[in-house]
Amino acid sequence: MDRVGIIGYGHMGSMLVNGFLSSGVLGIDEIMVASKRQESMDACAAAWPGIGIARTNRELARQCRLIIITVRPQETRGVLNEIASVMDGDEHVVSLAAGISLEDLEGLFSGSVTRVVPTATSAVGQGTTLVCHGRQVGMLDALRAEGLFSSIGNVALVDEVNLPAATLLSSCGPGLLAAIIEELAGATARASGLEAGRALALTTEMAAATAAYLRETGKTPGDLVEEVATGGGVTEAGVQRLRERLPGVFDGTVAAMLERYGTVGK
Ligand SMILES: NC(=O)c1ccc[n+]([C@@H]2O[C@H](COP(=O)([O-])OP(=O)(O)OC[C@H]3O[C@@H](n4cnc5c(N)ncnc54)[C@H](OP(=O)(O)O)[C@@H]3O)[C@@H](O)[C@H]2O)c1
Ligand code: PRO
Repeated sequence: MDRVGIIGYGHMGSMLVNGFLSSGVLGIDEIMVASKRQESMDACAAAWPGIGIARTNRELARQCRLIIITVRPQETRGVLNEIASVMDGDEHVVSLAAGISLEDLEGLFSGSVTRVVPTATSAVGQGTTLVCHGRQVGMLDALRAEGLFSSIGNVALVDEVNLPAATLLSSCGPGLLAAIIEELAGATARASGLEAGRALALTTEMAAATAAYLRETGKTPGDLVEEVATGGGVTEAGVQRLRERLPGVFDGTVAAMLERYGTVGK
């Protein structure tokens, strides 16, 4: 009854199973998985021999006290509705779904509910998982959930009102930055003849080094621009062009994402 159940074995579900088991925060007999397609469950069983696979979400809910739902937002209400009938109210449900509020979740399940937003980069132990507990979550349950997620990176407690903006940065952010890296490398390769794979490798290493430099020195991005952009030099020409165009691009990007956040679970 005290196993951790993970419903959904997609990008997030598999990342959490791998992270919790690889870090040792859970043993193989302390975790159970259920997913929709047999192929997903077979993949999980092949990756982690001996792991508990439930045939149905209800079977999982009957055997686990902490239940982490990693299905898409539009599927989350259905799954919670399905398992609520076999739960006794003592369980702690953790939902990863973007855009589904604690109020919505608590309307479907009367026990403890927490919203959690991991990030794909947790797969390499980097990045921040956002955590927002509902009012009914007791201290022990809160600490247990936070302890689990801290095994795959940083954990930050966030008020629900700030969850959309924080999600956009910490969880959608890797996707945005990856798209920027792709464009910068691609444009450089197109303009210069530098081999595309080489350009991407150099750009990826540069992005990691830039983040490490800002994090370790505590300098602002503006400080670094000033250090790199020699007066009248090459970087200055590029930064000037970006500063003319990027505010509009990013205002539009953020607006589109926040608008989608408001409808994604409907
Ligand atoms: N991707 C991210 O970086 C990220 C970050 C933070 C939060 N999230 C949130 O995490 C959730 C999952 O995102 P994802 O990217 O991992 O999506 P995904 O790759 O599409 O995974 C969703 C999984 O849910 C499973 N599923 C669907 N209906 C089900 C049901 N009725 N019962 C059991 N399993 C079912 C599917 O299983 P089958 O494969 O068996 O069909 C699928 O593998 C979303 O709510 C998203 O908002 C995602
Ligand atoms: N991935 C999910 C999405 O794009 C939520 C945060 C990151 O909808």
